[in-house]
Amino acid sequence: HPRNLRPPPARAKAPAKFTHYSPQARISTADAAMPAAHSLLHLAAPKSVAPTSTLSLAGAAHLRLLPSRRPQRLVASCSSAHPDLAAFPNPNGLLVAEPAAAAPIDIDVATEAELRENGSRSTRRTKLVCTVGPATCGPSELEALAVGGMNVARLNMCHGDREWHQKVISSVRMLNEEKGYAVAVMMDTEGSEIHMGDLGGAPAAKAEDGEIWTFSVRSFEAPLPELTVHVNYEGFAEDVRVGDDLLVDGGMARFEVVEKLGPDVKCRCTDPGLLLPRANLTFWRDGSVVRAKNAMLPTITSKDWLDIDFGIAEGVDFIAVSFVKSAEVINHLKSYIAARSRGSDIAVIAKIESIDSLTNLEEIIRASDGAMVARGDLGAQIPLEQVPSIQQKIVKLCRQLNKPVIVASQLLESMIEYPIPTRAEVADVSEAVHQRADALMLSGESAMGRYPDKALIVLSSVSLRIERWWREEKHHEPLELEDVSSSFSDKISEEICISAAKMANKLEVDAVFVYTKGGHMASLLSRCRPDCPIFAFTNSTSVRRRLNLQWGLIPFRLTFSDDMESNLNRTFSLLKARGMIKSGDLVIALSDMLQSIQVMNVP
Ligand SMILES: Nc1ncnc2c1ncn2[C@@H]1O[C@H](COP(=O)(O)OP(=O)(O)O)[C@@H](O)[C@H]1O
Ligand SMILES: C=C(OP(=O)(O)O)C(=O)O
Ligand SMILES: [K+]
Ligand SMILES: [Mg+2]
Repeated sequence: HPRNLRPPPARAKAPAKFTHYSPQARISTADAAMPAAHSLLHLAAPKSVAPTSTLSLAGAAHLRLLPSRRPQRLVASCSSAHPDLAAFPNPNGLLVAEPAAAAPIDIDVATEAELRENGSRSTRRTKLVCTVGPATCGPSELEALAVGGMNVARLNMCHGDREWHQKVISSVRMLNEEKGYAVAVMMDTEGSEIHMGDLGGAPAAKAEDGEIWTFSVRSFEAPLPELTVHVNYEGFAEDVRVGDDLLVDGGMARFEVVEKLGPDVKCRCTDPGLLLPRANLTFWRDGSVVRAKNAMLPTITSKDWLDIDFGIAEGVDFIAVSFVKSAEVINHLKSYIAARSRGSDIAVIAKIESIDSLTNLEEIIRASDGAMVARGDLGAQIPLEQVPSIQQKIVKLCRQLNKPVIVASQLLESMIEYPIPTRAEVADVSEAVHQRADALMLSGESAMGRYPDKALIVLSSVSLRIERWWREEKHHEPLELEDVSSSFSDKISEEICISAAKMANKLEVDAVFVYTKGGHMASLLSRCRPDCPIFAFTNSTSVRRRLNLQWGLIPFRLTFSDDMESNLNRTFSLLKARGMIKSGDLVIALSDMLQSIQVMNVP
């Protein structure tokens, strides 16, 4: 591990050549302490090396210089084939600094390691979203999640202030820029959820059977009067009626409304339980959730608009909108973003969690760039036994409409406290993978649980296992996908992707390559859920990050031309040099410039 590479004795400026003197110097990718993909080389070197240089070590290894806070140090990452780096070729070799050229191809380092270790056909197809919270907001915890396969980091604006979220976004960006990950960022709005106050600073309160509690819209100074909680929604006392059921956190504790006294609502505890700060409140009448004035609360509040401005300024990749009720709000947000973010397209994800969204489902999903089955709040708004069939319906609909879909909440809830999941949780994760959802999400498990990394490993290994089972058992569903194209040209792309996916399965190819400018052709391919992974090459880093959410796509940043022959030759040699494909692999190549299908063996 080459921390011991030393600069030559007092050599002057350029040409920046350095002899190093340590005979043991090795650039080892077999360093047990560090995964191969991010061995960092700490090179002490004079300032004559421009920070944008590319270094090469005796022609065998190419290193990319990375920003370093310590002026006396150069930090570089390997950007050429790791197999060549097994041993440094010559203990007195030359370290040559050349003026920089951008890396010819970029791929997330964790995905690259997976490709090299498992081979392309065994890479994970289901994408993983992790909610970042107090348990995972530090740079090293975030890196552990990136190593574990986090594709998207989610920030829940219900919690933490903007300064906290800004720090997390910077840390994710540092990981991407300095260490070669490609983690996308999703901001999730707070919305106008009805919830309790923060219990005057107490960590929790216990409600016992039969106790009479006061739920009040009045504000209180801490400490709160006994058996009293504040409710954040002004119209609460008007909306509820005596006899209504009041559910805390979807039923973790339950009360019955017994009396209304102006701003105070007296309730008897009927299911004892723990009340947590800012716990969600819903009220039910005759077996369904009550929609009174509360149904008029805005989906995007003034606080949310400020958060959205913050998200646009920070360049987040996705904005997930809580409690969407109609397509209008999505259209409104999309035009707001388009007017403000100058081309850096942010994808808008509709969270399906409000009872009203269920009646406008198709319209909402059509308007959005993706959807989330937000089972937490959904399960508090409709009877729980209806959630599984609605999940399946949303996943199917998203696939038909070619929108990525995330299955979220309580996938591994018990792992907030325990190092292994329950069998039932594993079955739930399997079901979501089996439904071929694009992505799975961790909430409390990664935000504040004791075992965030282990939870991510469970999602990843269950996904891999179920995906393999699916392929082995040949559960190919007949591809009865409805037409999604809006123009004849789109229709051609769609048919090409459907045919390419069929061919990929029948010929058992190792990968489908797709050269795509805006990502549309890549998502059309992903929609077909072929047996092999889809290598999606795009010029744009923001498109590349957004493709992170879609099933089976391995996004690469690559500058390519309209000449497919030269694109392919270049890609083959770049990927071969890095051990991601090998001679003889069978590949299908598509491009959205040519609308053609080519089948070939890697030379
Ligand atoms: N940014 C944050 N700061 C503090 N705690 C957080 C943060 N994000 C999430 N959490 C914690 O993780 C839990 C689960 O996250 P999530 O499911 O996103 O939120 P919620 O439970 O409010 O719907 C939250 O209830 C909260 O305790
Ligand atoms: C993902 C969800 O939203 P949040 O965590 O913001 O409540 C949910 O309700 O399931
Ligand atoms: K939220
Ligand atoms: Mg929710």
